[in-house]
Amino acid sequence: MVTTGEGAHEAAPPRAAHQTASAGDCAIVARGLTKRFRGGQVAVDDLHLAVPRGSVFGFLGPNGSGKTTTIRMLLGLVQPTSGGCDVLGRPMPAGLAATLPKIGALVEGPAFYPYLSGEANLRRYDAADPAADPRTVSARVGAALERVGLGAAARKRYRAYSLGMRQRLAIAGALLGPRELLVLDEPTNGLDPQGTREVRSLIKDVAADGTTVFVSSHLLTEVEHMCTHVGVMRSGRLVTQGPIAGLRAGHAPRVRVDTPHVAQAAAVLRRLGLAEVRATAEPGEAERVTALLGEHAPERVCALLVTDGVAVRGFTVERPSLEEVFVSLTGEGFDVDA
Ligand SMILES: Nc1ncnc2c1ncn2[C@@H]1O[C@H](COP(=O)(O)OP(=O)(O)OP(=O)(O)O)[C@@H](O)[C@H]1O
Repeated sequence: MVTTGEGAHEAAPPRAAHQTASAGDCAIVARGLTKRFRGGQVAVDDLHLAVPRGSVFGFLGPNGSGKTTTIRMLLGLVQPTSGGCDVLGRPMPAGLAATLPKIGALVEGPAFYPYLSGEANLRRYDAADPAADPRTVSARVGAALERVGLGAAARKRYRAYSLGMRQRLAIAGALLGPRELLVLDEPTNGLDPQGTREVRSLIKDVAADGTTVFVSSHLLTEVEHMCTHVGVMRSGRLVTQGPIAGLRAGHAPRVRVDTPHVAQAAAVLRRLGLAEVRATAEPGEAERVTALLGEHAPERVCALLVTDGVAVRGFTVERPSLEEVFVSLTGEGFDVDA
């Protein structure tokens, strides 16, 4: 049921990533998905997306970059201007009726009654789904509440729920049945740190059961902590997509040597065959040499420097953070605070 109140490798081009993914292995495939609103605003521009089955796919981008519009198109809530998408192997929106029961989605929050319990709210919510069998509502609601860890608080009034509990109840609404795909649009927006932790942990649990999770966020750390894959949006366009590990691995580690003997250290590194050797010994600056580590064992590099008489004050292998990788890809940063 869709809940709505009225979400590679080094610089792999988005289109190439889509082309290499087999559609059968993907829960979501978008081909040239584009949305131009009346007035000419292009919210989503030629989006090619491949979301592998079983992944937790972080759909990352700053506010206004087109995440919600994309999610609405994927769920058949908004008609694309051009392009198309398959969700769980069926084209949308033509395959909506067959696909929707297998999708749990949270796009904006459902409105819950504050004076009703979590359980009573979910019963009302379930009743709004024409495909749900009323004879089995108790089992469905009970299972969903247990799934999100609200079994013990089922009879508590909604208004007494914490922010995290409220959001978990909203996710329970999306899990009122076995789902192959869970789509969450900014599920931790507005939550306190405790609520954020609860929701993240719930998402990991749902994914561990084999459900593909597509989750949008404007927070880099969120995606880094929860997701196996990421797609990065900027101004309506997909900048990159792929496995998070691959994205980071594509950006090579550098070795940094702090030493007063910069010229000698640089010579040793060059002799060893390290690439991009850069020495810094300007007055007032730290005296250091950096280079790409490549396939070299850092302990061997360090030992050879010392053997050669270089006074090594510090030796570090620096791997770029995900934020640095994204900045290098997009030319801008993201919010990193949760
Ligand atoms: N119904 C609409 N009519 C006109 N423009 C719209 C409409 N919906 C969204 N937009 C515009 O499209 C762009 C993308 O919006 P969208 O909500 O998809 O981005 P988002 O990444 O989800 O951002 P946020 O996290 O702030 O919701 C924005 O510039 C927004 O103002």
